[in-house]
Amino acid sequence: MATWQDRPRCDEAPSWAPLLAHAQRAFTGKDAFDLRAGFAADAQRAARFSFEAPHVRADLSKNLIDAEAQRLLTKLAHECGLESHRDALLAGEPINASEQRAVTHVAWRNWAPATAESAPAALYSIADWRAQMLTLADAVRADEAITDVVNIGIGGSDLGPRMVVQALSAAQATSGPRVHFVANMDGHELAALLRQLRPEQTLFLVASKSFGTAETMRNALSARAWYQAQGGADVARHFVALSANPTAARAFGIERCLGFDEGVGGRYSLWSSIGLSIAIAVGREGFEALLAGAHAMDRHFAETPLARNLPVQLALLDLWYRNALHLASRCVVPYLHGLRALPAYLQQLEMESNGKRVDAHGRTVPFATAATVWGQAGSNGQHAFFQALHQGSDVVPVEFVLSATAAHSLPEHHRKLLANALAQARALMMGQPGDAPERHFPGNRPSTVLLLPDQSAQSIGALLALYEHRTFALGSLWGINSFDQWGVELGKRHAGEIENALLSPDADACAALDASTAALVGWLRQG
Ligand SMILES: O=P(O)(O)OC[C@H]1O[C@H](O)[C@H](O)[C@@H](O)[C@@H]1O
Repeated sequence: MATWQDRPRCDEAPSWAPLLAHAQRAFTGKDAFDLRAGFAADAQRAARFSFEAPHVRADLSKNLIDAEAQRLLTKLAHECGLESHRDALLAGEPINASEQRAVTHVAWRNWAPATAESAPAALYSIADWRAQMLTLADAVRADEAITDVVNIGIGGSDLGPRMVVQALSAAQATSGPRVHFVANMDGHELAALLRQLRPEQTLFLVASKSFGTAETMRNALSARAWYQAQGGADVARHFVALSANPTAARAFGIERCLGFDEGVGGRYSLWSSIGLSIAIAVGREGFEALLAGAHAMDRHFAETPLARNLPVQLALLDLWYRNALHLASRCVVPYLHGLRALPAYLQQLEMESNGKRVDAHGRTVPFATAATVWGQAGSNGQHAFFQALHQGSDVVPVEFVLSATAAHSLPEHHRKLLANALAQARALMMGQPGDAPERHFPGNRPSTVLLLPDQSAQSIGALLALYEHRTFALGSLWGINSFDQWGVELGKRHAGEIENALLSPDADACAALDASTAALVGWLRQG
């Protein structure tokens, strides 16, 4: 069995060639696998491809996959040493090699490393950091003078907390202050919000792991300038930093900083102090329930054999579609208004984690990596892009995310919503012969259903941990380090150079730019 350091990449494993050969033989050409025939031939198909994990049931049976593909994929995962890599992640070993550090987001949901010696020192501070965060959340919720909380952050310091607050406030009446989010460098977002706020009633949370991200620093400076211009005189009370870099937060002028360790990647950080906005919105119990749901999924990932392990089986399906059937995108449709931000959250989680063309050893990989993830809430999407899903020229696997129950008191809505989701999945698969070509639905189009029992904090926590582990497992099979993101750096460097060119009255300021960028800067200077 390969150790996590020297495990083979998927294309080096013995089952890789048979897997691709099986795809070629059974899933292409005129006798290619057909879902309708697959169900007709196998009475057990729905059960065979259904999985149970904490708070999530998954029906993978309407996917373009058969028992042999599933067998080869699971064998491939064993051959690639996925279990030892997973165990290294959970033990707090330094698996993020390019940044020479452990990956600690699981420890933030009470995962205790197997051996104390293998745990990085940061793990022992987590309980303290969390206690501070929950105490502050309690205090803010109890403080009647604070009516509005604004989380200023971007990327992982925005998407996860924003989505969870939306999801949990859609499902339960919250009693704390209103919680807002500002991410964009575009001043319209902040300016529109500030118009609704009163400085003495507002608490700003400046959320940034690095405390150096351009958008967040710009928004925080403008928020502070607004606060002071409105007569606010107590920056120390009205601004809190959430950061792994408290020195930079203090240098910025924010004394109160809730910390966390560098091992928490930005897109994995909602469980850490970055989640303060969530704890303020749903309270201590709600936040702890979120962690408990994620922890239950962590246990499932750690303990369930690969053949029944839901994050692993989803990752294998992703690999099958991307590398064996060459499908370039996946559509995610949450039939949950509260989870309408899920596609945007997954774009960062999956495409920033696995959108890489070299493996962890620096070798260019000879296969495709992260698919494009896209989508929007159902049923809205039915009236937009579902036309292309049913009749377009590309086959796009669709992921339906549903909740069995709703927290509102409009039962007819929920029944119709669920019926629509199941109807779309069924229609994609069944298709329909048309009396005219434009009325013909080819069918045999794949989909997955992920079903939550409810929209509780536990269920949302479990769902997000499921996606995190799926992303890690897929990156692991591809031999990729899913925890760095060097690809975002180059654009940031150019932005500084171009801002200088925009500012400078001197024509030479564009001399170092390419002709297209220089011309665009010229137009912008003219207004
Ligand atoms: O939390 P911060 O340090 O401000 O980073 C915010 C975001 O920006 C970076 O450029 C990365 O691409 C993201 O992974 C990160 O979540």
